[in-house]
Amino acid sequence: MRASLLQIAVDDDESVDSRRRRVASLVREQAGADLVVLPELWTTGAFAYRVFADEAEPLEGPTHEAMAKAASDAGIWLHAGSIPERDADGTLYNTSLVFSPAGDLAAAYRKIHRFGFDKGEAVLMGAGRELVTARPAGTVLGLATCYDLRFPELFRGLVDAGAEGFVVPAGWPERRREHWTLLARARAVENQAFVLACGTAGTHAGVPQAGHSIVVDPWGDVVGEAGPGEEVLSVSVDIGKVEATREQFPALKDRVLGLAGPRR
Ligand SMILES: NC(=O)CCC(=O)C(=O)O
Repeated sequence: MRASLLQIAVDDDESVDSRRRRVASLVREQAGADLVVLPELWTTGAFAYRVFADEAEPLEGPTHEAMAKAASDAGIWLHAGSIPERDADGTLYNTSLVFSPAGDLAAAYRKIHRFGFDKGEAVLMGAGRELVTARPAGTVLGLATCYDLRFPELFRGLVDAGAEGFVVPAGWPERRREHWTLLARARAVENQAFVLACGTAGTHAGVPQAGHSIVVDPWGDVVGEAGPGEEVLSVSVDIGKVEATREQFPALKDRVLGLAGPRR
């Protein structure tokens, strides 16, 4: 499977509408790839808390429309990163959208772990409650978003649901770049699965972004890594490596579930 991760520069001086048009045309340029991946909240920026409410859109809003069309024009599977979604009750969610090559919505995932502790996304957005997988190009991929990367139990749940890899759109800050790389590799090694993690570049809301989108194979080897700026990271993903790794080094079979708690 040929995958292209579009590490979009999100800067405050570009409007949401103009970035949406620019990204749609970048997606169209990826015709020939099997899967294209965009970052988290690339319309606004993941840390642009002040504009979330103004820029929030219904699931089938302008970003859905533009990305569905771009996916079908290019004939590719598109993980369109995430949008600030406003549901019918007015609650905001950080929601990832996956489109088929026909431009149909194949999966939507509401981010489960919201970032910010007692402020930012954690108070402005609702939490997703459901694990979601998508089946692009004959693979089973689990969906997670940015801060979710710190919660291994979510990824294990996705493996139990059949995931052979994980797609992780992010808006990860430069300040914690080493955690990003370390966690992406850890999730790949412990789950013997591919990790396709696509971040943003640029600086928005005063937060410089890490870039360094990364694809890691089930052995933990880095298949490809972007630099700090806007970039298209194109890699070949040999999904057969998942079964081979799980057969040759069957650590997942040694899981011990339901352990008793410590004696007091
Ligand atoms: N947008 C995010 O989820 C940021 C996560 C982050 O900065 C971290 O986990 O560190």
